[in-house]
This record gives sequence, C-alpha cells and structure tokens, in this order.
Amino acid sequence: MIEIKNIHKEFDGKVVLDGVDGCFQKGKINMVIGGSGTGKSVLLKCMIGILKPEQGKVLYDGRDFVTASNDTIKSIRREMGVLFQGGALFDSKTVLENVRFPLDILTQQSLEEKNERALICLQRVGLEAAASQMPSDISGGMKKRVGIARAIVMNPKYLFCDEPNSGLDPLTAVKIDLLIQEITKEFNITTVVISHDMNSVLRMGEYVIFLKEGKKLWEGSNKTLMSTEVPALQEFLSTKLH
Ligand SMILES: Nc1ncnc2c1ncn2[C@@H]1O[C@H](COP(=O)(O)OP(=O)(O)OP(=O)(O)O)[C@@H](O)[C@H]1O
Repeated sequence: MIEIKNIHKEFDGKVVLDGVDGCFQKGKINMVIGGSGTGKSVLLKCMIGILKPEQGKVLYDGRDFVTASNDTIKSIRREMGVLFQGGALFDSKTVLENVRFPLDILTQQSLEEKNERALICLQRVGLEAAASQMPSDISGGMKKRVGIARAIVMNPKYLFCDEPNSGLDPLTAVKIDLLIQEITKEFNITTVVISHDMNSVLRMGEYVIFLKEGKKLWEGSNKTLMSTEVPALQEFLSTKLH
C-alpha cells in the first residue's frame, strides 16, 4: 500500500500540488486523473522521488520516502517499477538488453541469470520472439510491452505507469490495459496509473483520484465515478465523454 498525505509542491512560488492525500491499495489499479497541467505528473514524480515535495508524506507500506535515509530510499527504489510515457527505451540496446538494464545496474547476478530473468519477463508480455530486435524495429504497442517487461524485471511491489495508452490505437490500448491489470493481480502489485483516457479509467480504475489545480476534489471507484456530484469532475467527464 502507498499512502500520500498532505503533499505540497510549488515551483517559484506557484503552487502545483496543494495538500493532496490518497491511499493506493495493493493488488489494485489506482488511477490519477485530471485535466492538463493539474499536477498529475508532478505528483507521480514526487511519489517516485524525482521531485521532493515541500510538505507531506509518501508512505510505502509505512516507510516515509520523503524523509527516509539513503539506505531506505535505495531499498524502496528497488521495489518500484516505472513505465514511462513513450516507453523510454534505449535506442542503441536490443529489446532484451533494455529489459535486462535494471538488473545490470542494480544486481550482481551473472549475465546468464539476468538474461534468463529478462526472457521470462519478455515471455510474460508475449514478446520473447522480439528479444534481439532493436526498439526502432518494433511497433508502439510492442515498445509499451517492452517497457512493462522492464518495469517488472525486478519483481516490483509498486508499479507506476505514466499515460500507458498515449499514442496507441484503441485496440492496442485495451490490450495494454489488460496486461497491466493482469500483472497487478498476478503479482499483487500496488499499481498507480496516470491517465487521460476515460475508457481506460472506466475499464480498470478500482480507486481513482481526481485532481484540479493541484487539489484532490474527488476519490472513489470507476463504478461511482459517473454518478459524481462534484461539478468540476462532472465538467471534466463531459469534455471526455461526448
Ligand atoms: N520542473 C518544473 N518547473 C516548473 N514548473 C513545473 C515543473 N514541472 C511541472 N511544472 C508545472 O506544474 C504544473 C503541473 O504540471 P504536470 O506536468 O504535473 O501536469 P499534468 O496534470 O501531468 O498535465 P498533462 O496531462 O498535460 O501532462 C504545470 O503548470 C507545469 O507547468
């Protein structure tokens, strides 16, 4: 479980996150939604330690990431998998080398062990046949799958996905959502997904927080989302679902 408490973040006096709370459960797809510029990516960056909030706590199963010692930060980082927007693959590495990369920098395993683990993860996303291909030779959907394989290669407890569907056609988007859902359940991961895609939110958002201008204005499940009485969320939904 990840709990965020009273997160504040500002840049040059401009408040971007204003006291955001949330509780992201294990084995569930937790989603952060909201319009453009409302602080979703900044929240994700505060959660994974790319940015430091001025105030607030990010508790990983009770361990506060914001004030943790370097050793605790390192061990929590090893428990995180991140699927970056666009996949963020290294163009000069093969698919297998991309998936193996976290093992190369974070473990002392032999090359054989690392390749074996990377191949298992590639199999899990249905891409073992593409192991020796270069990222430039595979489709956008395949790149996302490689990104997912890389994100799970360290057996994470926590998985973060930033706009996993961006740039994908609707059918491929559904397949990527399904894969993220299956992996979350199969390995009992606390998964946090930032999304613009309402189809995706309605399909899989077991816990959803809605941000507007850096504040959390609503939280609930995909089942209760459409009956919200929060005007800002109603307005957001009306622009997304015509
Ligand atoms: N490093 C930074 N320095 C200054 N301002 C920043 C920085 N990062 C983000 N911001 C500002 O914080 C606000 C929130 O940005 P953020 O990227 O979190 O929005 P978002 O909700 O993810 O939007 P989108 O859906 O368009 O990606 C924006 O006004 C943005 O300009």
